[in-house]
Amino acid sequence: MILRVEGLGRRYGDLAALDGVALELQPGERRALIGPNGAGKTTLLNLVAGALRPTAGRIDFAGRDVTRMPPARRARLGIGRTHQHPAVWPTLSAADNVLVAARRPWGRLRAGAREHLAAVGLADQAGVTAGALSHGQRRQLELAMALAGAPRLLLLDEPAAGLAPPEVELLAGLLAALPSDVAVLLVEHHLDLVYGFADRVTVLHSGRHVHTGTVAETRRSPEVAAAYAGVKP
Ligand SMILES: Nc1ncnc2c1ncn2[C@@H]1O[C@H](COP(=O)(O)OP(=O)(O)OP(=O)(O)O)[C@@H](O)[C@H]1O
Repeated sequence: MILRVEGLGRRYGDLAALDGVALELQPGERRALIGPNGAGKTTLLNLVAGALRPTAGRIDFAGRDVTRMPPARRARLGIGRTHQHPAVWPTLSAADNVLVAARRPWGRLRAGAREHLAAVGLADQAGVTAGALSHGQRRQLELAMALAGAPRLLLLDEPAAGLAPPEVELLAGLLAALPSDVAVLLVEHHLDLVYGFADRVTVLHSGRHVHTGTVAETRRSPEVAAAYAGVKP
């Protein structure tokens, strides 16, 4: 088990953004996290990454209780992430963004940075400042930055948001090529991407867990249909 989440909750006043959610991920597992807008998906990612503190429950990563651990320590332990809005340093080159994200001595890493950029299809953009990249390329860059931290768990928050169809296809290829020993928790509304990628799918609705199953089980789940009823996924 690489990640175990138990009874996880986050309240904002009277609103339970997340309510008693349990989740377990095996090393290398590809898990998608779906649900209508406001279901609590980003809240769950932020709690696992440490950007938010839970109001209930516990998070274990690689056998350690990380519930109260600050995000930078979790990153050093091997929790990598990307954001809904790509977080890159716009004035640095793509290669330097990867170097900064790697948090290790630069000398040894310059070649490594190029490898990470090549792995996300940005080999030719190493010297381009991040601010000059397209939105899709900044998403690719953020993925390279996350990989540079040598994660054992990668949290991806809506990587297909704002991408044109050909870019989504490119992204699907990049996700399929992620290192097989890295567990991935993918939050995504693009269900074709989700169903092509995931081993298993977890569905949240109004902060609660409503379903976990294989892609085939998820497609025919009445709970999932009900969660999405009247909502365009
Ligand atoms: N800082 C906050 N203060 C108050 N309410 C919040 C805050 N952050 C999130 N919420 C609420 O918590 C609930 C869950 O939000 P969250 O962003 O986790 O949903 P989501 O499933 O990621 O949605 P989306 O698919 O639209 O990104 C929503 O009702 C949201 O309005």
